[in-house]
Amino acid sequence: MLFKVISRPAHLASVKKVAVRSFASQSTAIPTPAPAEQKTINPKKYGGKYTVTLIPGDGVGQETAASLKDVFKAANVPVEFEQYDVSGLTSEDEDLFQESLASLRRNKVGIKGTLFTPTSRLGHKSFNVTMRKDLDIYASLSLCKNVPGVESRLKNVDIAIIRENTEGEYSGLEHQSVPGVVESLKIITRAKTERIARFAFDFAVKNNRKKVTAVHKANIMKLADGLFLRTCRDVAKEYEHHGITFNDMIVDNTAMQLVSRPQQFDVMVMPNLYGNIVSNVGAGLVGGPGLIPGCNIGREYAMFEPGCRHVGMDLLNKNAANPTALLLSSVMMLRHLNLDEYAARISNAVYETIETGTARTVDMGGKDTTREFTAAVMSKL
Ligand SMILES: NC(=O)C1=CN([C@@H]2O[C@H](COP(=O)(O)OP(=O)(O)OC[C@H]3O[C@@H](n4cnc5c(N)ncnc54)[C@H](O)[C@@H]3O)[C@@H](O)[C@H]2O)C=CC1
Ligand SMILES: O=C(O)CCC(=O)C(=O)O
Repeated sequence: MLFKVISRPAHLASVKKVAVRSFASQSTAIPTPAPAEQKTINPKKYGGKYTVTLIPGDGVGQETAASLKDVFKAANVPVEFEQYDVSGLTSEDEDLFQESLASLRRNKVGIKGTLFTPTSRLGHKSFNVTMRKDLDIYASLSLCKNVPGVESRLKNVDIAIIRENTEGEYSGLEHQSVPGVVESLKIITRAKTERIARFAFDFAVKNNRKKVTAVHKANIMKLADGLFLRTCRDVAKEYEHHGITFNDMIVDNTAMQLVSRPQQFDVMVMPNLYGNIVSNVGAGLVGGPGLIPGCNIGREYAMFEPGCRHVGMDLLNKNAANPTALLLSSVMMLRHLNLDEYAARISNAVYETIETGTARTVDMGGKDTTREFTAAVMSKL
């Protein structure tokens, strides 16, 4: 495996190839994010290795990316990273951000941490959101599932949260009509709702899930969420013959149901902001943001990232972050690249490390550092 870091002197490390064993797969715990017809077309592959864009991100980003690179190296994963150390903390990284987008356009597949977005700098657009919009990576998936070995108040939680990633409340269309009055537009379109609903149902079919719940607030936003709900209902009819049931739920009730009876949910589909909130509730149910893998999928590009997108500035350089969310996101990426055996090795090692208590970071109730946890995962590969 090779790493290439942009913005720093590039260093390349080659690794001997070893035979890959086939493991009884625990990676079925991690779904394949997109059915074959939605998989990225022609991800960049050279000399038997995929080139993947890596953007570590702010906060816990560098340390969890280091864990990812160590684990990939130990598992001899045939992936070369093109690393871009973009940061949302400075306003000078626009050029580097554009370079990272160009890299993604070339490679088609990327993996990232979360980039910080200041609330105070008005002109600074979120790099995270810009990337999703510019590359039209429209479907976000967060997987909220109990992790054996991590204490949680509620058991048997296994929810795939699918969120529209490019419109809704994140349209960025705001203006002050007169001083003291601000209008902020939420955009819902039939076309984008149809494709996210199809993505959710295809995901359910592909991953043997049985129910899709559309989350909305159509009782108040009768036009916007009304269109979202009607479109989901229409798409649901196309999937009846697959034996998938469909229901819908108002977002406020959903919040209450999630914290009292989350086992009723299987696949959930919703507009952008609700998806962010629901995946954060989901993270709280199973043990926190360090455990939730995720990805963003479009027709041409796929970007893998922890599912509830926390920056974790408070953990910067503390060697205390939990790299599980990023490692399990990389497992999704490997499945997306049809590297299932590597995916199985890494997910088995991560789950086994946590379940047996070999190592657990503080958020999982343990005492181990990021590096100790990573070493334990590597020892189990
Ligand atoms: N603040 C920002 O720039 C951004 C915020 N967001 C959104 O805002 C929400 C909240 O974000 P923030 O307030 O920045 O939360 P945050 O980054 O402060 O995280 C909340 C808590 O989770 C912990 N945490 C995060 N990642 C962890 C890890 N890998 N291991 C262990 N503990 C971890 C942090 O230490 C912190 O205590 C996110 O869910 C996201 O949707 C999204 C992108 C950027
Ligand atoms: O990029 C940001 O700062 C916010 C994005 C966000 O809320 C999200 O990723 O869900």
